[in-house]
Amino acid sequence: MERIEAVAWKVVESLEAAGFEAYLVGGCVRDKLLERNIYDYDITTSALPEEVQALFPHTVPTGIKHGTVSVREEGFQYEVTTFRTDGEYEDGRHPAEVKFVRSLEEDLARRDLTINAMALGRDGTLHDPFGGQFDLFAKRIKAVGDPVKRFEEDALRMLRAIRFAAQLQFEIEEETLQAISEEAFRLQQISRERIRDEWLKMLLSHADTAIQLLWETDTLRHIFSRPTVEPEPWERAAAWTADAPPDIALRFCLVFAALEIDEPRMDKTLQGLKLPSQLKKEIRDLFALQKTEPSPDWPDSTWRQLFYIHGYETIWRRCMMRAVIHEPDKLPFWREQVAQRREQQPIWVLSDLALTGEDLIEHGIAEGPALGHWLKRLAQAVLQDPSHNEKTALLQLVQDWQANS
Ligand SMILES: Nc1ccn([C@@H]2O[C@H](COP(=O)(O)OP(=O)(O)OP(=O)(O)O)[C@@H](O)[C@H]2O)c(=O)n1
Repeated sequence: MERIEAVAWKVVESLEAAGFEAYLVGGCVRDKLLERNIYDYDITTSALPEEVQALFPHTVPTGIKHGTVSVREEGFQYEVTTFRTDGEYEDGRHPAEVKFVRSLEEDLARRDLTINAMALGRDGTLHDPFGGQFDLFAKRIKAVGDPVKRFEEDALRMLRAIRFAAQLQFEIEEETLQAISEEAFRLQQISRERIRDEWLKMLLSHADTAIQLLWETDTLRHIFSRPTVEPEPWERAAAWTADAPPDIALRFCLVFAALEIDEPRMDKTLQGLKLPSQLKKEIRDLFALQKTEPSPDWPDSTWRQLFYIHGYETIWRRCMMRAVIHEPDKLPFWREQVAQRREQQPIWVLSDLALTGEDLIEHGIAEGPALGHWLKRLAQAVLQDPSHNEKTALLQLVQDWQANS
């Protein structure tokens, strides 16, 4: 057993020793049954938040009003939540009113999906009042109880259902799917950050399944803030992302390309989704290269220039994009091409030159803006002919240029 799980059981044991009920619950139980990697262990308990705080030396009041205390033990952190029911979600993030309840079963009843509504006791007993294990084996995503009620409590659950269907390659049960179509409008109340997090997870999993389900239930409009009228662009987006390696910037751009989205619209979508700035930059860099179609006939110097200007990652993504759109079976060919060119790249930035500004000063070039000008010209010379990238050869070049100017 992994250490993180062994320590989780120690936390459960301490709660029990103090006279409370405690269980592992939710995603960790689901993933344990599926034999998937587990990163987060959540614990549900009859102890009230202040009782949890009194019991453990290192706690953080993560969401005390909602019954959650984070317990730190041996370098790991666990969310320990008091048995509760959910009221309506206020801003989509926290329930406006939470009622602590007495039994584990009531707590499980407020959870989103049957596969997420199981608890595991220290004695190995699986508490599964809603048939979560059965649904796991049947590969079925099903809301606990009345799906409409679950989605009213928290509309994000609709995207979670689709995300789990995509990640696990499960089917969404009919009534649950129907409820998603009917209640999709509620996603308007959900914060962009929460929608973003789900969309990123979908995009990195079987994105084609996710896009297909989002299309079917008409929930896409809430991610891309535009009406989803025709099916063809979305079918293209699904097909392309299915063939693409799981790289977020690449998959984003494939969706934009499939929808034939222009730059202002792309920008609006990125802003709307509140993506991290590094990811936004990666997407914009790749988007800007849409019209540069990689060709197996590019001369070596074109590769060198493009690597130098746009960086390795963006060029690699652009080649993947070409392969996925036009010839998915050629992906290994492009991988090989790019890897080979990368090996041969003489310089990526000015400081890769075999000579510095100081070297130039030492050889009598005046300090000031002219230095930068010479360095940039040298970089261009090296990108044309990498054999120049040697100190004496570079100095010679500058001297020749000076003599001719
Ligand atoms: N909108 C939500 C979010 C969570 N949960 C419950 O809280 C548990 C923990 O939620 P979270 O950690 O967000 O997700 P996981 O199910 O653990 O899955 P993942 O980590 O893949 O998101 C879920 O299993 C589910 O029982 C819920 O009922 N409704």
